[in-house]
Amino acid sequence: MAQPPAFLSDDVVAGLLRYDDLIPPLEVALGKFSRHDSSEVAQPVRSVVPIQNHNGFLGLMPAYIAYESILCTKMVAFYKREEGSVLPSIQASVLLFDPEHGNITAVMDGLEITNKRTAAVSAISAKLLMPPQSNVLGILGSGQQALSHYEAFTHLFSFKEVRVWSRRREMAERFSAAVQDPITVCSSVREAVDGADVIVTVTSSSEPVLFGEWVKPGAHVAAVGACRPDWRELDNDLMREAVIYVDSREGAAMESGDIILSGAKVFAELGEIINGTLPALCERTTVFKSLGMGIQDAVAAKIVFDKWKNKP
Ligand SMILES: NC(=O)C1=CN([C@@H]2O[C@H](COP(=O)(O)OP(=O)(O)OC[C@H]3O[C@@H](n4cnc5c(N)ncnc54)[C@H](O)[C@@H]3O)[C@@H](O)[C@H]2O)C=CC1
Ligand SMILES: O=C([O-])C1=[NH+]CCC1
Repeated sequence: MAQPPAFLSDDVVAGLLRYDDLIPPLEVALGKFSRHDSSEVAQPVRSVVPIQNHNGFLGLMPAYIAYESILCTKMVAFYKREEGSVLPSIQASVLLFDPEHGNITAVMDGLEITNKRTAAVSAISAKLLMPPQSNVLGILGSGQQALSHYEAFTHLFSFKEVRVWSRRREMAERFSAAVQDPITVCSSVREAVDGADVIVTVTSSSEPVLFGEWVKPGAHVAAVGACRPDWRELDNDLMREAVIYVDSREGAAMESGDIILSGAKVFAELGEIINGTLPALCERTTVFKSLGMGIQDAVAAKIVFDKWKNKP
């Protein structure tokens, strides 16, 4: 008889998930994913159901990582909220299964998993693609992903200056007050990205917020929002001039408005750089278009569950 599933709340998950533990297995998983060998990794593109009456979407993100024996699915509801709304933009739950029997071993809150694994993958993109001397980081947006990206990027890299811009300046000021080190609050996107070596776009915008003419040649952009085929964060100039990297070519072709609507060509998946089958062109302006994948949640959930099980 199978044990009943463990229920892990948001604070338990948050306490157990660290970037240093996440990044190495995420790199391995991205590489294996890009080999397209279903005996190692099986992950379809996310199924998405529109929640028409509430301006939202429910995404189902199953994944099987055979080489680590992880069977997992995330269910994520994401919404386009009005400015000032007190309702959350994202809620998520992750189910871990015993792959041999099919029973659920753990049900865990998925928000912190989503926040940290997304920031960890963006940090991997920066590690591979940012210019060698990267001094200035610009963050566009001041929500959940902005915070996890700030944490991951400042943990892994040594920027001389970090800037933040948000649609309402007071939100950027609140963000600045919440983080440990000094951060420059900017009044415009242009000010936040002027001369920046690395730019992270983490907004819920459906229109471009970042324009190619403002981006320093050779900069690296991790573009995390705009995860619907008709949503944009980046303009056509940037999409067409930059070398475009993605987490999944298949996912990008179905879900990324920045890629579909600009007609930009995808150069490589991050996993292809990791496998050495395509190069990291860090001397060029690069965009990593992130959409999020089930294998990323699966890797994170396994780390959390193993740590929780082995806690004294
Ligand atoms: N690529 C991936 O794996 C993931 C992507 N996302 C996406 O990342 C984005 C941010 O997510 P969270 O930080 O969780 O949301 P959040 O609600 O915590 O923050 C959203 C931010 O976007 C800003 N914003 C909203 N509308 C805007 C507009 N029209 N122009 C400029 N800024 C605007 C808000 O002021 C806020 O700073 C969302 O689009 C979300 O769907 C979220 C999770 C994973
Ligand atoms: O990968 C993910 O969890 C999501 N991507 C876009 C919204 C949520």
